[in-house]
Parts: sequence; C-alpha cells; structure tokens
Amino acid sequence: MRSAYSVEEVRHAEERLMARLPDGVLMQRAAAGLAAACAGLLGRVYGARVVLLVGSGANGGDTLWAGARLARRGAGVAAVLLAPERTHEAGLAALLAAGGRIADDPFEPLAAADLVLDGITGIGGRGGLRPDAVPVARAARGSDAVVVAVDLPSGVEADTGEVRGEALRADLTVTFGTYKPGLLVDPARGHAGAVRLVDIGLGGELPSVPRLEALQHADVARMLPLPGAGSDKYRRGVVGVAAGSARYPGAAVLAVAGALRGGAGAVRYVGPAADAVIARFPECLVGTGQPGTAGRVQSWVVGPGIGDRGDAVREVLAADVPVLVDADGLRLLDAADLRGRTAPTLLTPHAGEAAALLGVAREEVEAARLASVRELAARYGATVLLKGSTTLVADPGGGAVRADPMGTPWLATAGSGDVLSGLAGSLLAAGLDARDAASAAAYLHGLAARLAAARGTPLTAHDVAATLPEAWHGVREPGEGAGVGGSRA
Ligand SMILES: NC(=O)C1=CN([C@@H]2O[C@H](COP(=O)(O)OP(=O)(O)OC[C@H]3O[C@@H](n4cnc5c(N)ncnc54)[C@H](O)[C@@H]3O)[C@@H](O)[C@H]2O)[C@@H](O)CC1
Ligand SMILES: [K+]
Repeated sequence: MRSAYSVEEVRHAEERLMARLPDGVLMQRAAAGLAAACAGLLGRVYGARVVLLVGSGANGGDTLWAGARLARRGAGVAAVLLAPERTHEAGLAALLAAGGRIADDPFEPLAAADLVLDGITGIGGRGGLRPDAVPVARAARGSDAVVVAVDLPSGVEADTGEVRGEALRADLTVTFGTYKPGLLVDPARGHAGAVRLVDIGLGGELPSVPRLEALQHADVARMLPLPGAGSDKYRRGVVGVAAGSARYPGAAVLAVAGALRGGAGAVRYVGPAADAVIARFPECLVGTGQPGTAGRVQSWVVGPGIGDRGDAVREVLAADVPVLVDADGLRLLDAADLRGRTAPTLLTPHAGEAAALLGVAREEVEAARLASVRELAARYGATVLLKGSTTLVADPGGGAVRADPMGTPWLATAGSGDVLSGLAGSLLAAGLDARDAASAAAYLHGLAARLAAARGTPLTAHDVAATLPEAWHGVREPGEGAGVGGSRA
C-alpha cells in the first residue's frame, strides 16, 4: 500500500523528528536521496550539465544541497535563483563551495542541460507557478533535459491534486518521507511523472490512518475471495444484477460479464434483457420480473442501462444487502431511500453523474476530485467510487480515500463502466466491504484494460471483461502482471 499524508501531517511529523536530530539532518537525507536518484538517471555524473531551479524555501535548499553533491562528483551545475534575496543560504554556499555557479540568464544553461531539478516550491507552494517562473519552467520542459521535481512538481496543490494555474511537468518526482495526495491524484499526478520515495525516517511519526492510499498488487491479492473446501455457490455469494432495458440490453450483458469474473458463486440477472444475457452467458441465472421477485442474493448491482425503471432501483435499495448503484440508477436515485438503509451502499458515478448528484458543474468535480468524492460520500451516507483519470473511493465515515493507480485512457470505451459495476458487485457478494470491493474492482479493471491494450489493438468493454482472469492472475503472480501495471506511482 502506498500512503499519502497531508502537508500539515508531514510538517508535524517533521517537527517531532527534527526535535530529536541535529540541525539539518533531514535536509541532508533528502538531498542525498535526491542526488543518488539524479546520478542514477544520468549514468555518468562527471561532465553532466545540470540546472537547478531554486525557489525561496527549503525545497530550494534540498535542491542546492543535491546540486552540491553532483558538483562534487564533477557535474557542471548552474543554479537559477527565482527569489535571489531569499535563497537558502547554507545550500547556496555549499553549491558554490563545490564548484557550482549562479546562472545570470536562465535560458542559456537550460538550452544545453542534461538534467533539470525543479526546486521552486514543495509542500509550501500555493497556487500555480508565479508569472516569473512560468517561462523558466516552459524552457525546462522544452529542452532535451530530463526534468526531476523535488518533493512535488512546482505549481500543484500537495493536499488535493488540484492544479490552479500553470505547473511544471516532470519526468520523475523524488519525494521525501511520504507520498502527498497530489502525487496520487490527477490532474497533479499527471505532472509528477514516475514517483520515487526517499525515506528520511518520517514513518514512525506519521498518523496510523493516511489521508489517501493507493493499492498495490499484493494488497489486491490479499482481498480477492478464494473458495474454500466447504464452499458452495451460495456461500461464495450470489450477486443480483438489475440492469439493461429493451432499448439497452448491452449494458446488462456487460454488467453480467463483469460480475461473472468477480469471484461470486453465482450471478442472478433480472430484467427485460434476460434473453440477451442467457444467450451470451448460459451460466447466469435469469428472470424477467422485478428485483423483488428474484431469490436471495448477497449483493445487488442496479442501474446500468436501466432506462427509467425507478421502481427497480427502489426495490433493490429496500433489500437489506450491499447495493451498488451505477449509471441510470444514479439519476433515478432518491436520497431518502438511502437514508433508511443499514447495509452498505456503493455509488459509482463518473464526473458528470457526480456533478448532477452534487448540483455543481462537471468541471468543478474534475478540478477537485478529492473534495468531490468526500463530499458525495458524506452527503449520501454511501461509499462512493468516482470514476475518471484517477478513480477515487471514499467511505461516508471518513478514513483514507483510495486512489486507483491502474487507470488508463484505454478504459474510456463504451460499456467499460458496466463491467466495473458488475465486478465490484460480485466482490461485494463475496463479502468484501464496500471500500475494498470498489478499490479492488477498479484496480483489476484498470489492469485488465492495460493487459488487453498491450496486445496492440483497440479495446472494447468486452475485452476488458474477458481479460479480468489475467488481471487476477497478474496480481497473484507479481512479476508477470506487474510489468503492464507499471510501477508508476
Ligand atoms: N521541513 C523539513 O524538515 C524538511 C523539508 N524539506 C523540504 O522543504 C520543503 C518545504 O519547504 P518550505 O516550507 O520552505 O516551503 P517550499 O520551499 O515548498 O516553498 C515555500 C516558499 O515558496 C514561496 N511560494 C509559495 N507559493 C509559491 C508559488 N506559487 N510560486 C513561487 N513561490 C511560492 C513561499 O513564499 C515560500 O517562501 C519540502 O517540500 C521539502 O522539499 C526536506 O528538506 C525534508 C525536511
Ligand atoms: K518542486
């Protein structure tokens, strides 16, 4: 599990740790890790041309100290001081003593650089890059140099992943002590490139519950249900699917396709697309009536392609089992029906549906995904999976929000959300709690899309469903599946 903490939590942890350590130790740990990462990228440090973009705070200090280490190993290091009168003094002195120099003109060294270190702002940054930094950051990005962000890409919001103005785009971010939420949530995550964590000894000082966390293969592998010796199809869980309509039978077929591969013992479909479902999946139990007439299930998925069948949504929400509501079901949802529920509810909106549920514009949700998912969960008293470039899962009672690291633009294909809802519903039936079911489903779904896309042909939602077994295998057998998943943060 990768854990991310807020700026406030990081600062408190740093204070407690610093109180026990000699002055400057943490900055030296950060600078040493940063310089080592840079040396690894450069291969040969001697003779390399390195440019430091240095802001007014300790982020600039880290950068100067790392620059000094590279200069001592023979790199030509030039520092661009964006706030010359407020530059970290000891760091600058160390750089100069190691043979580094201050650049008078930022653009000339940037044009010839092999490596640029972005030390403009770290966790102390607010708002996008200031106007004077914008042309410098653009020149860095426009050069052939590898751009390494120090702690965070400058200009992004550490706590939320929002980007309120222009922000630097890095190839690699070397972050210190812990991940910050912005490194795991788009749009900021998209600016970070690959992310590497340098341990500075903060671990023991951080709270036990992080702000945000991102699953890794081993976490998902531990969650996945496995049949035991005493299992039968009912004990493994039956998932009910109330989806599709005469007009949209495909949504029902795709939701069932996802549900069949989620580990439940059986999938029971009810609704007007029963013929289409049974033709495709003879292993599915089907009925044409209302959800209330279906036999016992351990979870329900309601909504994909269901059209205007609000009665079906109400019936499902009246059942005392976990319920996942998606797509049309979200439009038909009556918040009052959720309030009376005691079993968990999982809502799976995309940004547009989330915006409608919150009564705001879609752009607002996309710009502030973390705040939006938290607000939705609190307001509806439900676990919420907000789909998008970074899929997020929040519980109504607070706790760590899960950020899905497996998302891929390949998932932007019709029907892929239906597969996801079936899959997550199946994991609910198998006994996972709503947050685990939602985040494990998003992870497997993204991994399946990546595996299918790696075959090099355009992807359909059905391909994603068909590749889910490979994704299960991938998380269980790291090394095989891990490559496609990418070790990107
Ligand atoms: N506190 C610690 O113990 C440690 C801190 N470390 C480093 O220190 C950083 C935090 O340092 P600071 O608290 O000094 O903060 P930063 O260096 O992140 O930035 C704060 C400075 O930037 C200015 N600023 C804010 N927004 C700006 C913007 N949009 N454009 C330009 N300037 C802006 C502020 O006026 C302030 O002077 C971390 O990100 C990390 O790199 C590391 O050395 C590890 C130890
Ligand atoms: K930075």
